[in-house]
Amino acid sequence: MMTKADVPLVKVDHLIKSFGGKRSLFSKSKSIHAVKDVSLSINRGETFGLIGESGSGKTTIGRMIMKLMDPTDGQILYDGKSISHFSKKEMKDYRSKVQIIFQDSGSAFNPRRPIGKQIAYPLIKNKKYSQDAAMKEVYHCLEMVGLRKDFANRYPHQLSGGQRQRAGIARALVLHPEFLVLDEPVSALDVSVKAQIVSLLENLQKEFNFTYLFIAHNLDLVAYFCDRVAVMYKGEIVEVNTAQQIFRHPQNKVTKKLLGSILTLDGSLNEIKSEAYEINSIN
Ligand SMILES: Nc1ncnc2c1ncn2[C@@H]1O[C@H](COP(=O)(O)OP(=O)(O)OP(=O)(O)O)[C@@H](O)[C@H]1O
Repeated sequence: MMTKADVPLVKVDHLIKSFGGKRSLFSKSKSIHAVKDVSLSINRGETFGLIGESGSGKTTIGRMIMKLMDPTDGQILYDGKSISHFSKKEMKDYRSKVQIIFQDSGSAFNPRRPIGKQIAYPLIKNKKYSQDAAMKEVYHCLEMVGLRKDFANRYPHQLSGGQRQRAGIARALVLHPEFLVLDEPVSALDVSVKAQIVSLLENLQKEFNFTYLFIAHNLDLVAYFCDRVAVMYKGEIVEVNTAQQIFRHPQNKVTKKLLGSILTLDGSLNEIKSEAYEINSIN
């Protein structure tokens, strides 16, 4: 008998996304085939890496899973059910269960409002929390990401890059998600801050059994952070394997090329790893 654990949390089935190709009176714009027939499954509690050169379609897949855009064809199943067939209520739940963290999540904060109020907003607006109850939850989330309570009163420009990213993570946590799309979550940060954020994401995953889709355009953190990895090239997946296999025995020439670029990053990878371990052992 199939149990809940046997059903992948996220299943992407023959997904296609094209942009453009619209005909006007005078011309027809060229279509961009951003995602061409991609299928993948992400299991509960897994960190699934999606890597590939810039423009290979990674973010487009992440955005379709988040239902920020619709596929041209194919489907996305969440917990065994097609997200395009969700009822209004199911879609509302889904919008809480899946969250995204961008490269600079802090830039998505409104510069003119304190971050605490912004983190509290969906609780008050969608979940009908009182102001006090929402702020209590905000303080708790800030604490979980290693920010003091008083950060709630700060404006985005009063935070460092690393603190802003932590605040962005706090905002994603406030709705108690299950699945997080991490779209280059540490790319904009210094090496030591990178290590802290990666360590934070790891600890949160251990605590809440989060499932992660980790999007990156090189392999520096993937080998360390991910369980399995899919390599994309021009809208298609060219290789899927465990991170170890991808890293040690790459099969496809695209993977080998991406790995070539990590050789120069190896030093910083080791630095990131040792710092992450250090931080973990301090905590
Ligand atoms: N809204 C859009 N309209 C038109 N083209 C788009 C749109 N979004 C993405 N594209 C195109 O789709 C292709 C895939 O883009 P996508 O952002 O998914 O790549 P990526 O692998 O995430 O790249 P990067 O690593 O640089 O973020 C690119 O050619 C991009 O220009």
